[in-house]
Amino acid sequence: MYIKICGLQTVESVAAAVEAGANAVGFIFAPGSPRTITAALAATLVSSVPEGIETVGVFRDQPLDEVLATSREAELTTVQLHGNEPLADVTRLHAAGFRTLRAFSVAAYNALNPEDKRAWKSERILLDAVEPGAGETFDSSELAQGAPQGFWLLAGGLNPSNVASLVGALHPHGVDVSSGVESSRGVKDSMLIRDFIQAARSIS
Ligand SMILES: O=C(O)c1ccccc1NCC(=O)[C@H](O)[C@H](O)COP(=O)(O)O
Repeated sequence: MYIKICGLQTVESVAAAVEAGANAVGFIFAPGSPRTITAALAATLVSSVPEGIETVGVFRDQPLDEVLATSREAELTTVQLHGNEPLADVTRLHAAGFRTLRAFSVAAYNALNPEDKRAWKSERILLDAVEPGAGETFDSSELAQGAPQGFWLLAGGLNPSNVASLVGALHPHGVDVSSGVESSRGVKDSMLIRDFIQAARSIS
């Protein structure tokens, strides 16, 4: 079970995620979020992350040159695209040496035609609610058309109480959380991070 803890802003919350066994820590660069941080702060946080744990920058419909510049400055391993970015952007990021995650709302993923679904098949996909980072769950019956065939992460309103049952029902390769490990919007809680990771791993 691959676990990403997203929207981190402090050395303490990064340490809590790393010590609890997260596979990836995420930093928000999309503007307008209470979790948005600068590349300079991200670089400081990334420097505290041991090798082998992915450091993920989250962007939404930002120019690719800006995504690349920020990701290089922060020394990220991975770029998560959370808007309407085309596969060509993912290909350019791979060519620049970054791993990627491409987020879709379940509705947007379902709306892809079979050819597009095949094209995305070899990429790592994150399925989320419509409004990212809002702690909203999506109706899992929306996945009736089928989950992605390759590696995919479940996100959207996960928390320590619901993650095990949703993983048991939907069988993602991993999970991603932000609001569900916060004591108030944008403020991470180390205890909730530990509880979440323990619960997510309890059935895997
Ligand atoms: O977290 C944000 O504020 C955010 C803003 C803009 C684009 C993406 C954002 N978050 C992306 C994530 O990967 C979240 O962890 C994911 O949407 C799940 O969030 P939540 O439902 O709050 O657990």
